[in-house]
Amino acid sequence: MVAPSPTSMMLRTKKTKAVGIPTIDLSMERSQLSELVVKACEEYGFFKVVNHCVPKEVISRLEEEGTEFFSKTSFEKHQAGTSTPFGYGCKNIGPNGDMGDLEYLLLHTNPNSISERSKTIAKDHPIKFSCIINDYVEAVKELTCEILELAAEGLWVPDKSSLSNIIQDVHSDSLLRINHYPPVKKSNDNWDPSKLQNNTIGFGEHSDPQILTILRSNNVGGLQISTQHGLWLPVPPDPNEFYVMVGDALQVLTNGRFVSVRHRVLTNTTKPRMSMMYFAAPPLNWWISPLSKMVTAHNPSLYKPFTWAQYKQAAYALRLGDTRLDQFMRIQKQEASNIENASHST
Ligand SMILES: C=C1C[C@]23C[C@@]1(O)CC[C@H]2[C@@]12CCC[C@@](C)(C(=O)O1)[C@H]2[C@@H]3C(=O)O
Ligand SMILES: O=C(O)CCC(=O)C(=O)O
Ligand SMILES: [Fe+2]
Repeated sequence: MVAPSPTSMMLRTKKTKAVGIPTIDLSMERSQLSELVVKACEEYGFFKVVNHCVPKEVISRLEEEGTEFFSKTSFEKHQAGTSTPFGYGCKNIGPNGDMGDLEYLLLHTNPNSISERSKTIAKDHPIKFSCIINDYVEAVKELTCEILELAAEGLWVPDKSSLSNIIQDVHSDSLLRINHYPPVKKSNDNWDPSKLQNNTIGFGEHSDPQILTILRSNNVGGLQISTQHGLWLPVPPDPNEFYVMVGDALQVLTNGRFVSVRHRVLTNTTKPRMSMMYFAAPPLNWWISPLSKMVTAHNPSLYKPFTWAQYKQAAYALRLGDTRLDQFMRIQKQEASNIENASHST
């Protein structure tokens, strides 16, 4: 019998649905919702939410600020301060030589930090700028907590706030990033249309280290997620809705039941992409280890406990695409495969 090729399988409507990105309608009934959230976090570590409670104006005001900032001259943008750790970055991602075809603003979500940064980012209207950022952060934090509570309910964790409490702490290390991917340039004299076919790496493949990432973009695509089978799925842009990504810390908290999603951005359009990510994180001194409900005799803890500061330090010592969780596994991957091989040979 000839097995169907992946392409022919994907052409069938039902199979196409099976590989589609889950969409979760937050207006649905709660018990059904919590099941869907768990399923999406297990299968993809990624889903879209619709009917969320973030007001449209909160989103559009941040988008306007982003557009205004990125349209400044390179000199003015650099005056916002370099992105090490917070401020304006151009092409360089992180401290270890990673590059992408983008520029960005990276901010800590602590209101004092936002107020300080606003003085250099939006010199002529710092108070307005801080208010817009704070309003956005508050609204997406609420959405994040709602999703984390649904996840806890769906996992039958006795305290449904056990995940949302982690990011609600006043000392939370959550970040906000606004990415701007320039369009492919068309110069009048020697514009090469074939360039449009070549994808440029906007942001290389990686997983986010935090608990959950809440992503919103303008109407320009480019984001792709990797399925657990290694297939890259393009994510259709939707300016009115949010995408949710499971980060490494949530993978640990659920003892590997949820997977942190690997994703990347490839750009090839004539329009600029702008995206805004809220990275929901614990306080630096917070210990991260699987929730007790997720550990049983048959399902022992896969990870050694670590603080968020230790994990961040490890992440920042590595390259963007590295898998950082390996060094926090109780049994290293190699050891596990040795045990597996030994059990087969006896
Ligand atoms: C290369 C890097 C950039 C990054 C820090 C790191 O060393 C590895 C993780 C990267 C990432 C991905 C998600 C958002 C981000 C702010 C984070 O916390 O981890 C970035 C870091 C960055 O851009 O500085
Ligand atoms: O810009 C995007 O759409 C995604 C960027 C991203 O993955 C990140 O900043 O961690
Ligand atoms: Fe990311």
